[in-house]
Amino acid sequence: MSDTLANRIDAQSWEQIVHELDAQGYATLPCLLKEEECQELITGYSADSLFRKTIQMERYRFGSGEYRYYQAPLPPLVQQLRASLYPRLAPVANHWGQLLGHTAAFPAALTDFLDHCHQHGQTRPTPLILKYEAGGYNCLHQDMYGELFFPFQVVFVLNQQEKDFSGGEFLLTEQRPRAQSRGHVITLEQGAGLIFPTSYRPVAGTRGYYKTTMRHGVSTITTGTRYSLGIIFHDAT
Ligand SMILES: O=C(O)CCC(=O)C(=O)O
Ligand SMILES: [Fe+2]
Repeated sequence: MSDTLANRIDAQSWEQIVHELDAQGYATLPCLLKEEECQELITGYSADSLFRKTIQMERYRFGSGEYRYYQAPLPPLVQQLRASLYPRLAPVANHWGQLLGHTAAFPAALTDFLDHCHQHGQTRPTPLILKYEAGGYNCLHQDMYGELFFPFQVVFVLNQQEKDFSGGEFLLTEQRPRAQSRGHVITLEQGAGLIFPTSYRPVAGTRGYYKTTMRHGVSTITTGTRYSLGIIFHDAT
């Protein structure tokens, strides 16, 4: 099997990943991106023609740092990640939807889901690359961008904790109805990905499943510069 990104995604332990998603809401993809692929994405950060919009996070009080949304056509690595991860996650998304009594199902292929987004006026690509310098952070948030949203997203850390930056852990909080929030701190190796819920996850209760509200963010980067790549599957209005 040739070493394409699609093949590397296929070679992941998907049974285990789905089990972790069901059990805890998130799962890691160990070192999926090679160091040179991470470097290619980081180098691309300064190529203005790749992006449709740049956000200074302070301006919106989203945190401190900068991120850039890719424009169509997405760079090959970003497109391959989005198109190959989606079909693995759509069945899990549909299972979660069933547990919560949703009637609509997500199509098996990304192109069909994006057609659906486009018909709803959500036409702008959402994959993004983020850059935080020392002192930077990302406030707890959700990435919905419209009425239609896919319940999972994936983030990749592109450089190396303790070598290129310190601090900057990924944060995930889970709020059960009428209860206090639980926090998870997740550190990712360079090139590793994390699949996590965009907005909620189903949890088994005494009378069926209920929804918990999930938010994510990044703790303060204490030294260096941290880059990450966010793969969001729904397009934006
Ligand atoms: O920088 C990170 O690890 C988090 C980025 C983020 O908020 C996202 O991918 O949606
Ligand atoms: Fe986000």
